Amino acid sequence: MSEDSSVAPSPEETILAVEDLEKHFGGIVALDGVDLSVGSGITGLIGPNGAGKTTFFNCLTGFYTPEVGSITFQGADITGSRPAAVAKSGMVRTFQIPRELSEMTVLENLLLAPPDQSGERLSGAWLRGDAFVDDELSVRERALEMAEFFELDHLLDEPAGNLSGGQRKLLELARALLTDPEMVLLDEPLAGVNPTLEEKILDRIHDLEAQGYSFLFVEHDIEMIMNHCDRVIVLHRGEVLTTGTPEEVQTDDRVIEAYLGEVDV
Ligand SMILES: Nc1ncnc2c1ncn2[C@@H]1O[C@H](COP(=O)(O)OP(=O)(O)OP(=O)(O)O)[C@@H](O)[C@H]1O
Repeated sequence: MSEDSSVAPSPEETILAVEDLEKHFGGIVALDGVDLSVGSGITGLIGPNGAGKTTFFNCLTGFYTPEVGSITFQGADITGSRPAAVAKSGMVRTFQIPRELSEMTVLENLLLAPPDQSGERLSGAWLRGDAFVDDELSVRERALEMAEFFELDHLLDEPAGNLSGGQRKLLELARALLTDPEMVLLDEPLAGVNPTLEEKILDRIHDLEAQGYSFLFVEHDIEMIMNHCDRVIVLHRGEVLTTGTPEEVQTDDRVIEAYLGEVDV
């Protein structure tokens, strides 16, 4: 964890900047002017039920369009961009493996992950020159490397649907990383994962952090947030209640009050 994690990232260090974000569902105000910035490392996003965490992720990744406010990622305004454009800009989220892909093997899932392979583009189907062959080879190499990194290499021929919950989370993370992101958004990466695999997932996240990837994740497991995040952002009723180091947030009276009746902070 970085030493100066108590301070918000400086403008130069900011990767993701969100200003005055608002999202309503009819009369419900899900996001009520969210202002925050995220730098490198591991940032946790917490908040009691209904605080707006999922809505916020959906706005960031283009699944919802905010009515007000802006989202700037690596200096580019991505407010209202479509999900594919957001992913292309370098911000990806992990997704549950859909049913169709559950029937495919782990290797096939990994090979299908990177966007913009020549073979996937219309022109690639008939422009099968050397570039196409190189592309195919490097995609396969990267998929195999990724499988090894996540210790899924003994499961390459296994249908994804046969994996345990934790192995599936690793595959989801591997698929997200194959798109070459700068920042990975994780929605409850440890939900339903057994302790052994939980440790493996966290180890991998720290390894990737050391390689320069940034993570923003929502997790209800407060202990995990406190032990593994450099910085924590607390949402409450659609607004940022506070941000700080895990220690600062854990002892903040406003956070304790917001969580009263929810979990022990
Ligand atoms: N599609 C929707 N239609 C109507 N209201 C919604 C919708 N999505 C979210 N909301 C409302 O917006 C508010 C924020 O919900 P959101 O799911 O973003 O919170 P959350 O922090 O992710 O909660 P949880 O921790 O329980 O998942 C809640 O009041 C919720 O009921």
